[in-house]
Amino acid sequence: DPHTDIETATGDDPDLDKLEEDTPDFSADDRSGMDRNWKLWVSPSRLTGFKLSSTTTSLERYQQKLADRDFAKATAGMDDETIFHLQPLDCRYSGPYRSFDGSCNNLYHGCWGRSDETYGRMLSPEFGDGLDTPRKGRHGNRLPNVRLLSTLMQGNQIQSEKTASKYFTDLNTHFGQFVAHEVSSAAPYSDKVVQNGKLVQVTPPCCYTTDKDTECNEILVPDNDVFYEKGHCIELVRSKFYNSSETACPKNNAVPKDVREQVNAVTAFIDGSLIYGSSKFKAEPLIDDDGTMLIDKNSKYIKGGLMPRSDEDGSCSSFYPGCDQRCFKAGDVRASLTPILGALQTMFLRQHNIIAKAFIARGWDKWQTFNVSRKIIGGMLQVVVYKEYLPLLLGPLAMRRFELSVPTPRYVYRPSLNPSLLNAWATAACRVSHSNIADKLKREGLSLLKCPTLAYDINNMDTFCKPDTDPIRALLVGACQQKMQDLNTVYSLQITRYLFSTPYKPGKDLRAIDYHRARDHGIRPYNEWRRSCGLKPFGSFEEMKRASSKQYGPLIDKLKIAYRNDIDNVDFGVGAILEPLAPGSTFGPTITCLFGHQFHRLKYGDRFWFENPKVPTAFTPQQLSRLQRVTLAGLICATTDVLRIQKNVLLVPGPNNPLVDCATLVREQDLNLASYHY
Ligand code: HEM
Repeated sequence: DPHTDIETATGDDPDLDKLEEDTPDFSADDRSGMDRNWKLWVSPSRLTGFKLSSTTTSLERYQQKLADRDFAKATAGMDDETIFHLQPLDCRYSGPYRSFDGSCNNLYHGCWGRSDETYGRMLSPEFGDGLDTPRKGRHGNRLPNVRLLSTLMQGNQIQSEKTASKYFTDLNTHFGQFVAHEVSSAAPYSDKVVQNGKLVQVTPPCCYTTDKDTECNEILVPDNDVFYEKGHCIELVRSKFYNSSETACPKNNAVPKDVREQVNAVTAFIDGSLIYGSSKFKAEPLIDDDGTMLIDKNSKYIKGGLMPRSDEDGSCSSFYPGCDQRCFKAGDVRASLTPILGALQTMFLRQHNIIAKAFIARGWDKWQTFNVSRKIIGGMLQVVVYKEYLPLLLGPLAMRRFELSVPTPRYVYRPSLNPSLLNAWATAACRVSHSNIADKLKREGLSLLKCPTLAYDINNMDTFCKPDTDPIRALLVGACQQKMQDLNTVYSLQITRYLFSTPYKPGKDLRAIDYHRARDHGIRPYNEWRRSCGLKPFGSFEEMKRASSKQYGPLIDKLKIAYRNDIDNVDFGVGAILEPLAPGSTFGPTITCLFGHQFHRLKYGDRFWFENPKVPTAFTPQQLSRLQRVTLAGLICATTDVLRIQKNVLLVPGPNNPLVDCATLVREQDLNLASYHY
């Protein structure tokens, strides 16, 4: 039944909240009563200390599964990381800090929110064959080609100053992407093959081949396309899906056994996983011997340094001669996708190191320094997301309705909520923000005319090639000086024609890919999401037209033809972006609703939420009040040598948002690190 009660589809466990009431409060300033074991300073990948009194642990759930197979035989030839995923999770001895992979955040369901596990769902999936193939469309009506839809949506409009936002800066766009990467990464399907004697993962080619992999999902461009040549094909494979021989965890949804579920390669929690990595295998090589995060040795002359480079990922380039063209080595594989994304990653990494150095000066050892610094960074991230970013994005009504505001009057963690990331949010709702992307990334002190196009900047490392001045500052301040593009049907051609282009081949269309990806993941059509958000589904395209803003009338007429007049087939991304904005929100009501549910879960389903007093390492009330003063402007000031910046960097400067002195801002946002003693 598509209209399953939301709480059932996501695999929540309603009985657990009662248990939480008995958990002691650890937020008192006096920690003398704290169990000595909690003070053990070890890597978060070692389980230690905390003893759960309840017997309902995930261990018992998975032990049977493992007992049922011959472990040595089942794991023969597997790499360490995969074998690690097959170990049973015993949360009775989980540590006082977040694990790297998010396991045992929920002590009763240790798998919830962990990396490499399935996405959660609010509505059961709709696959073409009911189990596995991409969504096909109902009533025998085939769905329109996604590239056709993308060109219909664009019409003959192009981006300009007129389509730019009046209020928001471009930092809003890129911080949005940063947050998206913090919580979600659907890896593409890849095949293990031996190349030059080494086992490597490769994505199979799909276009122009007769021997196609079954996981191929390429986009065939219709003839008479406005841009691509006749017969053009856009490479795409389906997303990696759940395989019970790779994990001891069950799926996060109550779906029948053979139904395909996609896997989230990163932890769902807002925990800084894109800085630190979503497994101990990724995290530990990023940490230096003193508990700071490693920086590139060659960048030490720049204040705060740059991120180290990766020897593994070959997707980056550089067009300048003599430049290191390797991608950044960071907690997230996408850290070099755009230079500004790399800059945001670097900003948090530098902030980690600033905090860590204060602890090192007090004689703390590696893991004490690392654990407490990481905990503070995770808290800062939650503060800027919920206090600065979401209120502007969703508006006061949604903030109230979904109880997202920070500080929270009385925060109560809810172990009943499955925090696993919602497939529809990551695959459809959040991606409409691709509409916010501008043609260029502005750099401080460089006119927009002189800045490269976005397509040039993508995966390109030129910006970081032996710079004289700090490129992180230039990028962050530049984003605060440029306007964001408003959310609408006008996308930058940089991403709908030139994404990943080279001088020799045209690029991809990200909007077409987004629609295709949603079908790949079995995301239900738009009307069903309206219904589950308490809105009336549209009975016809005419009804949709009446409810939409006037400018979209001619477009909706075209969509009606493309969808063969079947309103129930309209893809989420197509319909939801046409809605008039919900009061106070930058999105229509359906997208606002999905953001609300998603961020509600990430707040109340996270045991290590920064305001939760019931974890052994809880912040004290005094530490909390300091932490809540942190802003993005303060972070930019603290981590670069910029002197003045607008107070709210997500909004353009003006009389209500004046430029302020960085020295003052940094002083006001002092965390009083001396108050941290465990
Ligand atoms: C700045 C330039 C950006 C580029 C070049 C870019 C590019 C991409 C690409 C190539 C994908 C994967 C598409 C696929 O194969 O399915 C993707 C996914 C995604 N993007 Fe973007 N994006 C950008 C900005 C943003 C922004 C601003 C947001 C949100 C505010 C965002 C949110 C997402 C989300 C949620 C996904 C899905 C992630 C996942 O679950 O794997 N992106 N983007």
